[in-house]
Amino acid sequence: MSADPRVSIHPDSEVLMAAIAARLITKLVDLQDTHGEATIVLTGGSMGIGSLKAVADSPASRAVDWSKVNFWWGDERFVGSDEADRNARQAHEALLAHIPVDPARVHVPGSSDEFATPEDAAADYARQLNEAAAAEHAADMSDDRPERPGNLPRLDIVLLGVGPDAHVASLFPEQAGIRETDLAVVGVRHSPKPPPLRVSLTLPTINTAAEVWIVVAGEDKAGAVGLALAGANPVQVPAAGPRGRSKTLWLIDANAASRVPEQLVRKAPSGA
Ligand SMILES: O=C1O[C@H](COP(=O)(O)O)[C@@H](O)[C@H](O)[C@H]1O
Repeated sequence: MSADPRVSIHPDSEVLMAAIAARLITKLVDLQDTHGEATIVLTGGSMGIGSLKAVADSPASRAVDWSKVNFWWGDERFVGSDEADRNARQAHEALLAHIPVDPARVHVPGSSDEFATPEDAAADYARQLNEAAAAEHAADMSDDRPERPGNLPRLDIVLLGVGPDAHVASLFPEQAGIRETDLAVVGVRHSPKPPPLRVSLTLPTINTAAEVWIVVAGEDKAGAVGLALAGANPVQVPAAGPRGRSKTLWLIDANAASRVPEQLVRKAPSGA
């Protein structure tokens, strides 16, 4: 069963990034208290990377055992591994370089240095996900976290940014990636936002996550956010598609919220 979206609106992007960081740290600590480890899927983009920087800047981040966090990416740019465009490089600079991660738990999609095509890198990433799922099943058959398909590992939290065109991960409106239902990971060509070649988890893969957090700031995203929350078709508005199994949380700033349907906005109690 997937969860209806909940929307939490913060005054501006600075407050939003701090709030996302605080939620993330708390969630990771809770998951580790209960299960010993946690798995997060990172996103690129302004809010995704800004929030990681806010995590790094928070003294509370030391409450997380970062050596027991598994990192995956929702999408990656298919360019050289050292290119500034790489989501993983930006995440490394913002957070991973400042915390004691276990390199064996950091799963970055392949680059154009390693693979000839984005489709090859996507197939390799799907294989890595399969391997992680098999290792999880072998380690603990009694896991009580939300049900997941056999060929994917448990994904506790998927973070997603949203582009002004309503893309999430590297799933763009009307393109093949957003229509994909068989593959876990796709190679993307002709991304309208540079660089054109990318690798992306598909919507069915994203929607195996226990929780999906969609993080968005800025007036230029208000139309996309409004359409997504009004229940548009994900083929035209990819941001309408992601749904966590137990939670779908939109964490947005006031500018991005200006076209959110009235009934989804939580109002402060009158007289408060
Ligand atoms: O290209 C990408 O864009 C989106 C949104 O980025 P933003 O800078 O407009 O916030 C991001 O979520 C995705 O991971 C990234 O590859």
